[in-house]
Amino acid sequence: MPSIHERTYIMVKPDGVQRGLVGNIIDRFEKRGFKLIALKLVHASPEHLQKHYEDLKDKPFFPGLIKYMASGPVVAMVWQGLDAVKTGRVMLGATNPLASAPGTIRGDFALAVGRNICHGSDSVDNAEKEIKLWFPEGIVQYEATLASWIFE
Ligand SMILES: Nc1ncnc2c1ncn2[C@@H]1O[C@H](COP(=O)(O)OP(=O)(O)OP(=O)(O)O)[C@@H](O)[C@H]1O
Repeated sequence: MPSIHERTYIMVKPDGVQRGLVGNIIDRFEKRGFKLIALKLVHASPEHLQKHYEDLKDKPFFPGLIKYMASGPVVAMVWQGLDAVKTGRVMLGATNPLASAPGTIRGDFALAVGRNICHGSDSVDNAEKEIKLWFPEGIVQYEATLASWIFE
């Protein structure tokens, strides 16, 4: 049974920031009913990004991925709500935008796997790891007054 308290780490990558897609991406998560519990604009160092993507360090595209992710600021966010990790990934679309359905973020805005606009955690465990990595200062606690209109 998915939890309404599940949290996911969502990040607008440098291409999404440069292309002015931050507002649209936030809007989709807000309108879907997720609660924003952390948000910041950060120009991450290659070392920090290597930690974020450490599972991919042996992939041939790893150096290019780190260069792309360090090329400008990203918007780091934590969203909370029912089945946030899986639903967040569905909203992002497939890793390769050419395989992403229209209506998803990548399916609406991207064409190339190396410029795919956004990141979303792929498991609850990884979400918690990524939240610690990007928000060591912790997240904001507050009551979302709309909750009873979104959840039974
Ligand atoms: N073949 C590739 N060529 C170039 N970049 C790639 C390739 N495969 C993956 N990437 C980049 O590495 C990122 C991480 O790949 P991963 O396989 O973890 O996909 P993902 O979990 O959908 O993406 P993300 O972790 O960014 O949400 C991709 O989002 C993409 O930016």
